[in-house]
Amino acid sequence: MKLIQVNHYEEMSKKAADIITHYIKNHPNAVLGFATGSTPSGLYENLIEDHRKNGTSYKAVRSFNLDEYVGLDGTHPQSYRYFMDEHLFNHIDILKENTYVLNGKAENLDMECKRYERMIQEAGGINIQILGIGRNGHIAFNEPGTPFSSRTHIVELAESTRKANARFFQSIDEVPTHSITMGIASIMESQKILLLASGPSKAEPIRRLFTEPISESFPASILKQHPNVVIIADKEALKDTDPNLFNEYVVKESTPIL
Ligand SMILES: N[C@@H]1[C@@H](O)[C@H](O)[C@@H](COP(=O)(O)O)O[C@@H]1O
Repeated sequence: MKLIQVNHYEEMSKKAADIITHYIKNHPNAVLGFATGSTPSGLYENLIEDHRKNGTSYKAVRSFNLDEYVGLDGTHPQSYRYFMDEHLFNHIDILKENTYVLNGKAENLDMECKRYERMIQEAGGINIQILGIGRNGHIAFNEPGTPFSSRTHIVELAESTRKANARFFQSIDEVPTHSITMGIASIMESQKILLLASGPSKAEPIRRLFTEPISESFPASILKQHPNVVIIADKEALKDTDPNLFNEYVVKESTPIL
């Protein structure tokens, strides 16, 4: 793992965008893995701004998203398809048909999981996967206890995750109980992983990432086994971690880092 320390959310978002745009310039056919949530929104704003100012093109880029709520279709404002359209896809020149988001309304969800895995394989795998981290260490919607060998699957959401995500809905009752998510093994197959963490609510999972052993009870811990992970974390996200534990991972330059 490599760690880029930044002061705040804006700096994290800008650094992440620089890494992605640098990569796309050198690999116009990149396959990107996108994430949702409040963490990557600033990254997407920066990508849009860069596209407008510098013309970085996504015409040959394909993308896969990590997860989706079961029961919400792409017209639901809290679906992750809607989020991606609104926060990124509608504002850059990526072809919509090259953006893949799991279908949470598929009639046969098991088939949908298999179809998604197949599409990722057919695309040649994901070059850079963007990740956030849940307060309990979940990645995508892989909750604590999910086998590291898991592939795309259906999950029942932890109560803590539903509570944390209730801020986007009118009330917690509206938060779906299940989601469909890339599995941990599927995520780990990405060539490169960019984990973003900002703010005090990420201080605990970031501390646990640097201090705890690799265990299925803390899903993000598996990232320590990945050969090419870059974490961009701000001061607040790092505030509870003893710098002696992460100093060895710190890198100064952000590009070309992935
Ligand atoms: N499925 C998503 C995750 O992919 C995300 O990393 C996490 C953190 O969200 P946020 O970035 O809003 O803190 O929340 C959700 O549960």
